Order: sequence, then C-alpha cells, then structure tokens
Amino acid sequence: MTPAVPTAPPALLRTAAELDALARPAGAERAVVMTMGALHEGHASLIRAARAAAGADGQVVVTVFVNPLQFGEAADLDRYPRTLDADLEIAGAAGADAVFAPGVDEVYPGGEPQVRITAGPMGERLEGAARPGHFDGMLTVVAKLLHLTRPDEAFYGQKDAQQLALIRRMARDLNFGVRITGVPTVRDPDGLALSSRNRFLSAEERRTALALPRALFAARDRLAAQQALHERARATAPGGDRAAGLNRLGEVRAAADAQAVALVRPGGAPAAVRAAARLILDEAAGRGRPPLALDYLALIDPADFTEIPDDRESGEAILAVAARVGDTRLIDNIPLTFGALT
Ligand SMILES: Nc1ncnc2c1ncn2[C@@H]1O[C@H](COP(=O)(O)OP(=O)(O)OP(=O)(O)O)[C@@H](O)[C@H]1O
Ligand SMILES: CC(C)(CO)[C@@H](O)C(=O)[O-]
Ligand code: BAL
Repeated sequence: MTPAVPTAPPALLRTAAELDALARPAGAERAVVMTMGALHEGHASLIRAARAAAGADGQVVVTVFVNPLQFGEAADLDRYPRTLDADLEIAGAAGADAVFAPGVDEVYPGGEPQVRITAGPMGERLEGAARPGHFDGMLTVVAKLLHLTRPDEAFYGQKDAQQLALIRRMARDLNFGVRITGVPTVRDPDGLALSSRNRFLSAEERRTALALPRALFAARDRLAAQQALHERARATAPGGDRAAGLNRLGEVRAAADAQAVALVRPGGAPAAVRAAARLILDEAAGRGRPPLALDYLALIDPADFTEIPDDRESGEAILAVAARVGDTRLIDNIPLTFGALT
C-alpha cells in the first residue's frame, strides 16, 4: 500500500505547549516515530510505516531530540550530527504531519531528572554492558516522549534490537497503553545498515565495516544450508541411514551431500552460526586496513537477550554484533529462526 503523503511541510514544534496545542483529528490514530535527527532512509521507512498505520486521516508526529542522558562519552554527544532543516524535508516527504524538536531545557527543565526508568537485567547485557547507563537514559526519555506525544502506536527500528525489546518491555511492565511496533533494518546496497554514525567512516573504514553485515549474512546462509541438509536427510531416509539414503537418490551431488549430512550434528546449529560469523569478523580484525575491533558477537534469545545455548534446536534468535572501526562504533543484527532439527 502506498501511504498518503501530506503535501504541506510538517509543522515544527519546539515546546511541549506547542505539541499540546497540535489539534488531534477526532477519532483518528496518532503514530509517533522517535529519532535523534540526522534522518536517513532508515528513519524514512519508520515514518512511512507510521503513516501507513495511522492512515490518511491519522496523524504522524516525528520527534527529534539528541538525549544527553543516554550518551556515555561526551565526545560522542558533541559530534552527534544535527541537521534539522534536512530532517524536516525528509520527515515531510515520508509523511510526517509534525516534527517535535525540543531543546534540552524543554525536555529537562529542572536539569537531569532524579527519578529515572531502570532497564533491569536485560539492559545490562551487550549494549548495556558496553554503554553503562545508556538504556536507563534511553528509556527515561522514551517514557517522557511517550507522555508528551501520547501516541496510539510508536515505531522503532529493529537495527537497535535491544532498545526495541526494552521499550516493548517497559510499555508492558509499566502499562503504558501504547502499541510498540518494530520496523526492519534498512541497508545500503553494499549491506551496511544505515546509521547516522556511518558518515564518520572514511572509504577504507567503510570497507572494513562491511564485515558486520557480511558476517551476519554468512551466518544466516550457514543456518539455511544446515537446515536444508537436515530436511533432505529426513526426507531421504526417515529414521534410517541418512548418508545411504541420499546415495540411493542417485543425484549428481548426492555423495557430497551425504558426506555433509553425515557431518552435521543435531544441535550444532548455534555453534555453526556463531562460527560462520566469527570467521569473517576475525578476518576483518586481523587483516582489515584499518582493522575492525570486535566488541561482541552474540546469538541471543530475543525474549531476554541471554545467550542461546549450543543445544537449542528451535525457536527465534537474534545474532547481534558490535564493533569499532577507527573512532566509530557500529552495531548490527539479524533475526534467525532455528527449525526443529532431528
Ligand atoms: N537502518 C535503519 N533501519 C531501520 N530503522 C533504523 C535504522 N537506523 C536507525 N533506525 C531507527 O530509527 C530510530 C531512531 O534512531 P537514531 O536516530 O538513533 O538513528 P541511527 O541512525 O540509529 O543513529 P545512531 O546509530 O547514530 O544512533 C530508532 O528506532 C532506530 O532503531
Ligand atoms: C529512541 C531514541 C529516540 C531515544 O532517544 C533513540 O535511542 C534513538 O534514536 O534510537
Ligand atoms: N541508535 C540508538 C541510540 C544511540 O545510539 O544512542
């Protein structure tokens, strides 16, 4: 479906009072997309999803706020790109009715808030371990922005998978009464996930950074190949000698397949997935110019972000990676589904 795109530029709202005064169409949905600005096609895809969900009669509000509370390193906050004029254009073209871009004093009039949201154990792993306090600061501003904008539905990118999971959890645990919707990651044609921080990469750094999506795709392909082999083995000789069964098929590649099938151990999928990704990341760490500095590679349960055990044979998983290339820290992830292996 092609969402209706308002022709007028979005209204720019700077204060909570201006946001309160924004007329809400009677009976219509309000959808919100929260950003830190420096909008790109990933944000535009969130805004288009919000527009499609709210419908032509609904209202789409985009927030632009660089939240100091969720930054650890002062340098990261200082160099965070601020491009409001371009943001208004991108937001309008993607279907936003209004852009709420408050200053720090508007959001935190009394200085840093004393009372904050705590992310809990899920917020201490992976990104939480690498960026202490990040998720408490993120959830605190998301809670504030949800109260200020009062949406029916709010949209977040799956690229920030742990953030999305925590926002869902906060909305459920604390009864926020808002629908939280995840939107798939938008990538450049070379595979790199769009991120406002990509602009800091030199051409050489970007080449090294491509190891992130390549590692994730290699892991996805390894899992698909392994699951296909298991399916094949099961179909060929249910309960019997799988290698012999494949040979009986008399296909051109049967012998090679049979050997591969014989090598596949049930329950080996998590280890195989990690190994496939690891190979590419290790190569970029050792031979990349500049090298990639791996922060973590984790195969996790989306429910609580704990590591998936090696004997897990079915269910949903997320393969997540974080790495530094030069001065720029990048994250990426891919959802995976483990089939029931026999
Ligand atoms: N490539 C992408 N595809 C889909 N959604 C994205 C993408 N990049 C960011 N988002 C989502 O946009 C929203 C705002 O994110 P944010 O403004 O932090 O952008 P960003 O590009 O991720 O910036 P940075 O990575 O530098 O923090 C978040 O919900 C985030 O998950
Ligand atoms: C959700 C968010 C806007 C809160 O500052 C931020 O973490 C982001 O841009 O993903
Ligand atoms: N993109 C998630 C927000 C952050 O990096 O601080």
